[in-house]
Amino acid sequence: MSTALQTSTDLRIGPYAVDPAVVLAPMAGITNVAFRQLCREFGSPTSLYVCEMITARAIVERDSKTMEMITFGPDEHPRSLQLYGVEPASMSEAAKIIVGEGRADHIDMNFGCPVPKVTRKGGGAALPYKRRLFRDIVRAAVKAAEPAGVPVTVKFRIGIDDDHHTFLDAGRIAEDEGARAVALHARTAAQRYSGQADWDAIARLKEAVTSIPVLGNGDIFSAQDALDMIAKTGCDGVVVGRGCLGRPWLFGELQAALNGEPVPRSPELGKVAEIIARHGRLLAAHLGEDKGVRDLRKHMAWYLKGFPVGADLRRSLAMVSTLTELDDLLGRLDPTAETLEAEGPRGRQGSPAKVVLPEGWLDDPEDGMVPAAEDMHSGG
Ligand SMILES: Cc1cc2nc3c(=O)[nH]c(=O)nc-3n(C[C@H](O)[C@H](O)[C@H](O)COP(=O)(O)O)c2cc1C
Repeated sequence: MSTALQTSTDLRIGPYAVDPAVVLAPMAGITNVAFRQLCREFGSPTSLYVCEMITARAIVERDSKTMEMITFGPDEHPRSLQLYGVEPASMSEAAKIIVGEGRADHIDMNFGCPVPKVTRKGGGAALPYKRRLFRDIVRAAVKAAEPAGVPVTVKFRIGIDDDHHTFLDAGRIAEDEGARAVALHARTAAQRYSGQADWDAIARLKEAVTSIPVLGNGDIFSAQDALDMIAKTGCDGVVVGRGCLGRPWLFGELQAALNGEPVPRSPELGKVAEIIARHGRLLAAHLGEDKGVRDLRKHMAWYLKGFPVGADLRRSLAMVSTLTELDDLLGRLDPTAETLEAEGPRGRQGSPAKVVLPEGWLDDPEDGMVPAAEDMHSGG
């Protein structure tokens, strides 16, 4: 049993006992069915691997591309789906469609997106500032999903900026409304991905929210980071985003550390090449070879980061078109080369930016005005 599970708050999802100690963060454009399977092959089968975010309105409108994104592997359980919505009615309807059609076992709600296109309309990380609206949306999702045995969890940031923190209210409201866990990305929207995550906020949320698991998110790049976050904050689990980009084996390292076992050494380039080939095949199986190999391209720089690979070969791999070509190029890598960077990409540098909000948004934290629109295609 993992150390993090020795809390009073483990998470059950339908018939599945879930160990919330390690969670793959939802990442738009990344955590599709192939990437989730790859991470699961390294990590624990009882961890939670969350899919790419899906927009509630697009489900309600039965947008065909969106419906296709709701794809899970035949043995993938629990099927964990993240929803983005800005008003209770469409959130409720989308949740009803998902549970009514048996399309997922778990719904996570995304209130963390900081991009101006989204916050400008009061969505994403801007939304929890409007306490009543936030409560209504969470309530709508829980009411639609819980009776069918589909638990709802809620993910949010610290707040809009340093003057407008919302996470403690958001956590208490989510708990009150029947969410089964909350996850805090310990940055403000103004920070986007810059600077360091503020793990003290996770500790404060853990003190405020006592009846459901509190998951910490932000800057887990190594097994030691996970142990440190759990020790410093008392959180019930860690949610891992950028740290596993090009490093799906991080889930094995995290599990070993949490089990108190020796953490495996980071793989040499030969092993990484095998993992890239496996990732390519999983993508091809799910998306078709052309689309799948194209999708793999974006992962290439992450996989090769820190390894001594010539510029030409690196470029060819980033433009690979077929599985045969992939195998040929991977065969040219030096299998014994070691990475100079034992850890994944650390947070981007940069300073907080002003968050673009609807006119008058900050005037009244209670007012439940519904944001204008729900178009959103990038993540949190
Ligand atoms: C490429 C990318 C896409 C993301 N997409 C989503 C998303 O769809 N939903 C969401 O809640 N968060 C999304 N996030 C935020 C992550 O889930 C996570 O909160 C954030 O990266 C902080 O964790 P980390 O420090 O471990 O990366 C995304 C992050 C990245 C880097």
